[in-house]
Amino acid sequence: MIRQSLKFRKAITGVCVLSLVLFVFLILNKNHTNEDIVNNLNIQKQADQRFVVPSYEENYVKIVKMQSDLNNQAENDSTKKELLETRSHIEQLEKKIALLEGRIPQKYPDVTYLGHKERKRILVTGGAGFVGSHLVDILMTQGHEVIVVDNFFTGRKRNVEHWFGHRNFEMIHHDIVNPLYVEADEIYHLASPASPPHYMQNPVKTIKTNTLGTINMLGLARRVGAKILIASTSEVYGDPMVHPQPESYWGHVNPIGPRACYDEGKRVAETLAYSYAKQENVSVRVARIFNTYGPRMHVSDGRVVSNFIMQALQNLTITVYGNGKQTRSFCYVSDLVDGLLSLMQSSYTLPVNIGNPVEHTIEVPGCRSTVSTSAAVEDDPSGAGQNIAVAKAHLHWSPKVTLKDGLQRTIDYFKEELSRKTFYNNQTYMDVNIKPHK
Ligand SMILES: O=c1ccn([C@@H]2O[C@H](COP(=O)(O)OP(=O)(O)O[C@H]3OC[C@@H](O)[C@H](O)[C@H]3O)[C@@H](O)[C@H]2O)c(=O)[nH]1
Repeated sequence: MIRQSLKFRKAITGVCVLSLVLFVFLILNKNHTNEDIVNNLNIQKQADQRFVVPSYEENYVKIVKMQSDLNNQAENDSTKKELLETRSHIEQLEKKIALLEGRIPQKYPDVTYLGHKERKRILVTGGAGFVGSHLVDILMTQGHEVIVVDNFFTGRKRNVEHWFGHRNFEMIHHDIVNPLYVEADEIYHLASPASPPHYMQNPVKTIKTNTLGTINMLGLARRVGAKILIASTSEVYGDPMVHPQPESYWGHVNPIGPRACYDEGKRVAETLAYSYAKQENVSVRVARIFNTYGPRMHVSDGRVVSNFIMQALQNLTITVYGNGKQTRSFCYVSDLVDGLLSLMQSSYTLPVNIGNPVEHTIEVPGCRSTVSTSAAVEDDPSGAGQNIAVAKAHLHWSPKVTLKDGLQRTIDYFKEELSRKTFYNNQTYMDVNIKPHK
């Protein structure tokens, strides 16, 4: 009985131990499975997140965002392009401004200050031409207000551009064949082509300029009470029968020859001047200008001095028209301008010869260049050498520059003209050398 009870107890104890071991095993096994499940769930979640199918709204938002990104990108590109274009445009404008600023003188030639009582308003017709521009320089440096009127047939802006922007300077592009309404105290009426090939190129226009143009200027002088100086010419003497010619000589002009448009045009201009003086009480001065030369002559002026210099500088044949025995006197431009200023200020009202009295033949003996002679030009005056007794007596004027000095200055000028490579590379106006007037 006791033995049976012991066996029963052992069996019960064994069952209990086995149950305990099983229980522990189960518990351990259960914990392990939970961790795996959690891990598996996480992996699954991640996978789900990776392969999640977006909703329609999400897709729409995404597409809109992409489009806006693309638009922004395109806008950025076009803005960049516009910026580049604007930058290059600005660069071009800056270059232009620099160029234009270069053409506006920073510093003008010295100008005397005149009070309002002494300062005159002076109109110069043909003021951008060879003679006119030198006259303008002197009037400006004297401190007057100068109005230049030019149709630029033979005149050039370049001749007066060193005054552009100056408060005393004004330029009007105008053909004096049409009336002009400005205020002026004095008028220097120089507008007309003066070189034979130029004035013969359009003879009707030359006559109009010297007749209608002169009437317009005399009318203006009458209206505003201005004193007027008419630029006449030695050509009013035509092919003269008297040498040298005094002002009292009436001349020898072919009224229907090739030069008549100029010769007769200027004769009528003189007649008009004295008619306005007599009838309308206009204060007139008449200068009979002889051959003049100097800087600012056009390279294709066509007169003998510019032709010979240009031909010699370029090793071209010197063209002597006729036998070269005809004579001329040559006045340097600054002397002529002094003569015109003196005449305007004087009280002498009859015509005055202004030129250099020393006569020279046109032939060029001993010239190193090839010289060609040709038939004489029709109606070419055989001689033009003036008597300047009137100018000496009434204006106390006589020319000062020798032919040698004047020619040297003119040769230097033409050399510079020939060396010009482009339109802008000769910006010499900053150092324009203006001869001070006495
Ligand atoms: O290449 C040339 C040019 C001109 N000549 C001659 O040189 C002489 C002077 O002729 P220019 O052309 O210089 O001038 P002109 O004397 O004929 O007229 C000038 O005179 C006075 C001014 O007032 C006038 O405006 C201008 O016409 C003329 O005999 C002419 O035939 C040449 O032998 N070769």
